Formats: sequence, C-alpha cells, structure tokens
Amino acid sequence: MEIIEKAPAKINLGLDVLYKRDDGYHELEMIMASVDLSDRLILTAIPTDDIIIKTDNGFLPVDRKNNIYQAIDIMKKTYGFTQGVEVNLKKNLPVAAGLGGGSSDAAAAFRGVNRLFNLGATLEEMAKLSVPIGTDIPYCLYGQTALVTGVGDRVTPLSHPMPQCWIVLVKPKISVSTPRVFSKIQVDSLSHPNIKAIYHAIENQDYQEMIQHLGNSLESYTMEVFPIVKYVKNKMLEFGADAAVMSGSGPTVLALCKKRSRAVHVANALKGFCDEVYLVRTLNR
Ligand SMILES: C[C@](O)(CO)[C@H](O)COP(=O)(O)OP(=O)(O)OC[C@H]1O[C@@H](n2ccc(N)nc2=O)[C@H](O)[C@@H]1O
Ligand SMILES: Nc1ncnc2c1ncn2[C@@H]1O[C@H](COP(=O)(O)OP(=O)(O)OP(=O)(O)O)[C@@H](O)[C@H]1O
Repeated sequence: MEIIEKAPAKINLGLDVLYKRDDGYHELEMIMASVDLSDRLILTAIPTDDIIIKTDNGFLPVDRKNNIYQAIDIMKKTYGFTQGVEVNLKKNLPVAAGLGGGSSDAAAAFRGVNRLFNLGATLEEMAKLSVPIGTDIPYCLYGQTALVTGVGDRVTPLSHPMPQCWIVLVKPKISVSTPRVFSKIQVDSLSHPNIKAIYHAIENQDYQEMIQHLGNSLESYTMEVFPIVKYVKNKMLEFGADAAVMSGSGPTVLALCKKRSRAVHVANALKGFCDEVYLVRTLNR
C-alpha cells in the first residue's frame, strides 16, 4: 500500500519572542498559517526493518539527520510496528528558508505512518512526540491557522482561517541558521508585534485590521546581518503589496495582496532581484 501526504509551507503572520527560558529555548507567541506550496511524501511499507528516504533534492541528508527519519523512528519506538518504511520526498519548498519545510515533512511523516499502519495515534499524541525533533512540527500536524505558544508546542487552532488573499514568497539566496539567530538576539531590544490583535482580526475576518499588525521580533536581527532581507521587504511595499513581513527566522519575506493582479505585479517585479519567487494562496483552513 502507498500513502501520499502533502507537506505545506507554514508562514508566521506574527512572531513575538517573549523571553529566554532557563533551558535556553525562547518562549514564543505566534500566529501561523499554511499556504498552497507543498512538498509531497509517498510512504510505502517494506518488509525489512529499515527507514529509507529517497529525494529529488541532492543537498538534503537522507539518514537520521532528516526530520522524516526522526519522525518515523520515534513512531516506531512508541507504537512498535515491525515493518520498515520507504519515503519518496518530492522537495518543492526551499530549505532553511523560514517556511518550516523540514517540520512540515516530519508532520507529514507522522500522519503518514499513522495511516499506513493504522496506529490510531491522535494529533495530540503525535504533537507531544514531535517537539524534540522540531518546534514547528506541532503546528504542522494541526495545519490550520493557529495561535502557537510555548516553544511552539502549544497550538490553539483559530475558529476561522486567515482571510483569503494572495501571497508572494521571496527567498533571497542566503541560508539563515535558526539556532544562530536565537543565540545572537538580545531579547530586551526586540520589537513586539501585537499577536492578540492579529488573532482578533482573523477571528473577525478583518483583512485590513490583520495586515496592520503583522510583525516578527526576529526580523530586525536577520535584516541587520542580511540587508537583502530588508531590501526585499521594501521592494515588495514599493511595488504595491498590502503588507510584508519576514517568516520565521528568515530569510523568506512574504507579501500579502488582496488582489491577484497586484500580487502578480509584485511577484514579477521581485523576480528582477531574486530567483526564488512563489505566488501562492492561503489554504482555506
Ligand atoms: C522560529 C520558527 O521558525 C518559528 O516558526 C521556529 O520556531 C523554528 O523552527 P526550526 O527551524 O524547526 O528550529 P528548531 O529545530 O525547532 O530549533 C532550532 C533551535 O532554535 C532555538 N529555538 C527554537 C525554538 C524556540 N522556541 N526557541 C529557541 O531558542 C533552539 O536553540 C533550537 O535548538
Ligand atoms: N526533510 C527535510 N527538509 C528540509 N530540511 C531538512 C529536512 N530534514 C532535515 N533538514 C535540515 O534542516 C535544516 C533546516 O531546514 P528547514 O527547511 O526545515 O528550515 P526552515 O525553513 O528555516 O524552518 P523554520 O521555518 O522552522 O525555521 C536544513 O539545514 C536541513 O539540512
């Protein structure tokens, strides 16, 4: 039997770093949503006791360093299935981009083996297992517009999806290390977006109110180290985006546009500066 799972990119509409915890991780408050740009995983049961990952992306690890491997391994240890699994990963999302590609792949692997072997694991159970692998995985397991707190482990789905719009994702040609960003920031000097305001705007389906409050505490640090990120954001606004904000620890910047024609214009204009430009839609969930 073959199971197909989609692994959509996540975006941070708001990301607030509250404080550094004693364990070194940072307490966060975020509004997250998903867009219709996805990796694809095909999972097959195999008779030998192996976890085999094959991918069209030549740069990704296919051993236990891959988040997919770790997700299947922890499900195997917890639920004790005896067969092995082969995963074919079609990688469409840019890597180390701030779009949670590795986390979304891991979430798809959790869902996939759960279905493949009828394990009956709940989303809550898989979310608990997933945190040590990556703090964005609990959100990716739920996959609907949500308030995410703690280190990423507490997910409260909103009762409405983010208001529908067009999104232009632009990934400058640099890779940003999330651990490095978190180790370098001075929490006292960060800006703090109003996450509650974004939350209420989405619950009221008020697009104009939502875009006023987009913000990311990590943006100033990443922009200082990589000025191209600031340049991209400014260009998006200059070319008429309704709003723009960096996702995660960067470097991808997302531009929101209510009108498709405006989004097409922003995307085409940005192609003059960056190779990786994606015109996507919000997922209606
Ligand atoms: C910043 C976000 O993109 C927001 O969506 C994610 O929380 C980052 O997720 P990620 O890239 O999958 O990163 P993870 O593997 O979870 O964490 C990488 C490293 O970032 C730091 N980290 C991460 C999450 C968090 N709440 N506090 C932290 O300090 C830790 O040093 C951790 O070892
Ligand atoms: N399945 C996977 N897909 C992508 N990267 C993976 C995967 N498994 C392991 N990795 C490793 O994880 C690192 C970060 O990749 P990823 O694409 O998840 O980052 P990201 O988009 O910055 O995530 P975030 O938004 O959560 O910060 C890469 O250096 C990569 O080698």
